[in-house]
Amino acid sequence: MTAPAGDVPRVALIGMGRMGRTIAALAAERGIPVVATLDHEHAVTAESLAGADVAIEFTEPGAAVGNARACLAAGVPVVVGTTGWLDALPRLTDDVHAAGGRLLWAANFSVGVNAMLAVAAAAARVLRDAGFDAHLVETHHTAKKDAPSGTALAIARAVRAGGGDEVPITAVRVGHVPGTHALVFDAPFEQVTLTHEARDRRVFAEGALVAARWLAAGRTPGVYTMQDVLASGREGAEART
Ligand SMILES: NC(=O)c1ccc[n+]([C@@H]2O[C@H](COP(=O)([O-])OP(=O)(O)OC[C@H]3O[C@@H](n4cnc5c(N)ncnc54)[C@H](O)[C@@H]3O)[C@@H](O)[C@H]2O)c1
Ligand SMILES: O=C(O)C1=N[C@H](C(=O)O)CCC1
Repeated sequence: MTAPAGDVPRVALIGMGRMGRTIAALAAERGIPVVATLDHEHAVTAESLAGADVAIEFTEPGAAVGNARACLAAGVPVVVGTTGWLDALPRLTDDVHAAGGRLLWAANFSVGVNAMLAVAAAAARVLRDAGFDAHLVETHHTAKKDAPSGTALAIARAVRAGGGDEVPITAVRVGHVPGTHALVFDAPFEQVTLTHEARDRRVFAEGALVAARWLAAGRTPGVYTMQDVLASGREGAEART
């Protein structure tokens, strides 16, 4: 995935766990300056964000909304990767608009899952009236705090958007699995399975850095998702052809 055009932003990382450390390492490889690394013991303020052009937040469900609001108050656009807080999205959206701020969220920053969302909706449109029964199995490492995964909930939303029924989700927690999602459509004499397997959480880190660079490039205030980032790349590609 190629980063959108624009200056290289100064990035603040909020949450220095598995994802924060992975993003920090990838940012160093890509020459993206990380000006602040904040964990649970740090308050998120204009000062602690240290002049960042954009913040990237990967913490835990109970912390994400407060961290996002703190970035808004500091006037720093924020990319939220934390999952398990979407019930608060309507209120947070109002806060973003009231503050004239910019927020981008995604349950999964991999290009593959975001492509899978479109394929899942299209598959549901075709299979929903053909007697196929759907089920989703998500598998993650044993340290994952939330279940089902935010990605699984996004895939289930995509199936519903395609006219499918509510998809039952089975969450498996085992070993060190970065994230695997298998959407099964089963009919009496055949089965269709859509599977995304993240082999390394660097795939999420890469997408989050591309999203951060996109958001920092002077977007109109508002709430965005990874779909907006990928769509603008396609539009950009179309414009270039
Ligand atoms: N969107 C995606 O592509 C994607 C990919 C991977 C993980 N995630 C999500 O990101 C979140 C974090 O995942 P992880 O594997 O890095 O978890 P982790 O537990 O390894 O790291 C979380 C870090 O956040 C810190 N933290 C907790 N509260 C905080 C606060 N108030 N302020 C600052 N830091 C705080 C913790 O101390 C910890 O270091 C989870 O919700 C996970 O589902 C999303
Ligand atoms: O490792 C995690 O935790 C992940 N969480 C996201 C989710 O909840 O969907 C993305 C996949 C990895």
